[in-house]
Amino acid sequence: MASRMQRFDFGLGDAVLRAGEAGTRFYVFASGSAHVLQDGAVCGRLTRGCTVGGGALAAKVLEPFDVVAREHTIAFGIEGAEFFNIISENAWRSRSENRGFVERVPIFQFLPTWVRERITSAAGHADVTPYSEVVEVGEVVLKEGQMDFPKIRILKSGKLSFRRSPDSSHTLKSFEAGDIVGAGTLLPWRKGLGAAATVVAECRSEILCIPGEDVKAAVIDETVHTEVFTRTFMMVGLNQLKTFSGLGRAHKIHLVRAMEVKDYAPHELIDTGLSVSSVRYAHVMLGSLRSLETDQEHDLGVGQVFLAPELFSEQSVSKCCAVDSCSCKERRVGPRGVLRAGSSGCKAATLSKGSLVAALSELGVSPVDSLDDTAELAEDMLLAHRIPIFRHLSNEQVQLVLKSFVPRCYARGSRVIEQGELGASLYVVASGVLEVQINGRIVRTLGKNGSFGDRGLLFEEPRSATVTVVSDFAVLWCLDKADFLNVLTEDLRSELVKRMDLQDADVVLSELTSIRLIGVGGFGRVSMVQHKKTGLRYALKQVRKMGPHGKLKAQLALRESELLAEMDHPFTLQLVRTLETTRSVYILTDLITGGDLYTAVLEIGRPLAHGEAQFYVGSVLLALEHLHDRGSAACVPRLEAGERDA
Ligand SMILES: Nc1ncnc2c1ncn2[C@@H]1O[C@H](COP(=O)(O)OP(=O)(O)OP(=O)(O)O)[C@@H](O)[C@H]1O
Repeated sequence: MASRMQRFDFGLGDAVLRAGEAGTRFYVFASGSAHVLQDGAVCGRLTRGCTVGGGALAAKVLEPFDVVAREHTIAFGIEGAEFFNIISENAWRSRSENRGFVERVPIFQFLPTWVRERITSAAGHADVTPYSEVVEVGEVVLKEGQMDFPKIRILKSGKLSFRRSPDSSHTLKSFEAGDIVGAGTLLPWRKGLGAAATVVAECRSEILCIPGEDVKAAVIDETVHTEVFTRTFMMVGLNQLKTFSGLGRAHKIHLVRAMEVKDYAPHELIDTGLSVSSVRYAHVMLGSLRSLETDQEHDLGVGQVFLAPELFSEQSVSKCCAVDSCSCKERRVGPRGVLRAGSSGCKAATLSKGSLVAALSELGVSPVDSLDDTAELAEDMLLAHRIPIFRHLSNEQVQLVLKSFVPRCYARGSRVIEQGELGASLYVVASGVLEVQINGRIVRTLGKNGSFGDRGLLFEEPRSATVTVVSDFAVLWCLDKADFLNVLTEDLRSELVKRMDLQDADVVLSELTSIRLIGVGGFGRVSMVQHKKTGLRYALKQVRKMGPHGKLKAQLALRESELLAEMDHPFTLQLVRTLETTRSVYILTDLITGGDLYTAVLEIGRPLAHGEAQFYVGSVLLALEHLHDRGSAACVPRLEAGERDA
């Protein structure tokens, strides 16, 4: 671009750019200075190093500002068409990078897939060319009151802050990568209001700009636009409150969806504060809102939030929180009073107790005393869903289980249960590593999310193994038989029985009949075998100790079975036992009947449908997550011996 630029000289009072005219050039100032004027008023100053004219050219809109030289000024300029070609070419090159980035922008998750695709492929759109802008520390990105170009700016890297004025040291809010800058100016009901404060670069930052004749029309239709930006704004409100910080993004999106957005006339009563189902949360989107307490009044402006801290209880205490301030001013005041629109009316998003409870219970979280506890419960729920033996349980049942669990901490060497003793509790490993021994022989190890003791819950029989803590300490969740039986579903029972059968580590080679060969790997042969008495079928891998590299192969086979012994997940191979003779090492595992995924994909003979790919990738991820939880990266899940039958 620099090589195509020419020198232009401007004298005092010369117009560099004129508002309302089609842009002709993009300039970089080399010396001197100029004023940026909006409706005759100075709204910015350009000096050496500043650029001007690019935004309107890229967005193909008329110049929004007059730019007038204040002294003799030298600028280097490039013709509009050439400038446009260069940035389009550049945009094309960084298209895939931008695509990936836009996909990750949190607010776009409110968009339907087709709209997201339109935005991410905007580079190919005739009128829209996303481009990156780099701003240096201290540079003003958006000025208070400035009417923005019709463009979406998304912070790609660096940090920006929202301040009352460029010189003010008080930061109202910081923008991190992925945040939309000046989203307020895009809000449909704030049309014509300009930016609410000034946005300044805190360090060198890169901003992705998606311009357009009219972004709303070119990229998103009006309905989607309203929906997206309204929800984004509502999300910003929730995000500013510590109370909601424990909730995951999906939970917050759900809450946003449950909110009611309404316009209120001046002084209109929003809530009397007397009703039990009264408004627990209100976010001012336009105008102002007045909360009248017995002893004082609070006016809340745009972006500020009213929050009743005892969200679910009937106690009426209120807390006002200014969301446009970094340090939330949280005050508790007397009995909660009336909530009214301010003197010019308001638009507000509200959540009543009823909608809050309904939204959370849809997520499987029943109300507890405070949202902090609710958030904790939600987190436990998510964890509980990762525990394999609970995967058949409904949200309500998981909640029941969570309420009945007693967490206990055990030190290294503690014997949690002992072979032969009677016991009726189920244990889930929250952290730590434990060793399972039968008749003094280690049969498997257990780690996070593993469980044991289920046999005692289902059958009145002595413990079949001894379980000892081998890490520094272990935290276990203990569940009593009575509580467990409350949630025992048929699916769970058959899953547990199947697992117990597989864990019957007393199987010996002479009890197995070979049915057929399944496959040959790098180290050995795998056959389908059947237990003569129980009829159960297994896979038996035989690795010979004789022949070339026999010793090494046997060592690797033993290592493989050690790793398998640490796994306990429906999507990883379940080890039954390892057997050794003078000639071979045998690894007995459960039999996977679905075939291997690679062959399955070849057999399907076409690209996988979205749902199929989602299923396979999802299954693989769950298996990898389990390996990660167990701290193992060396074991391959059932990728090949497919999870098709899972
Ligand atoms: N538990 C099982 N259930 C069903 N089929 C299995 C099972 N284990 C292995 N197989 C089949 O047997 C084949 C050989 O398995 P094996 O574990 O010996 O080797 P591999 O995993 O293919 O390769 P490597 O020898 O490098 O580990 C596999 O490709 C798979 O199709």
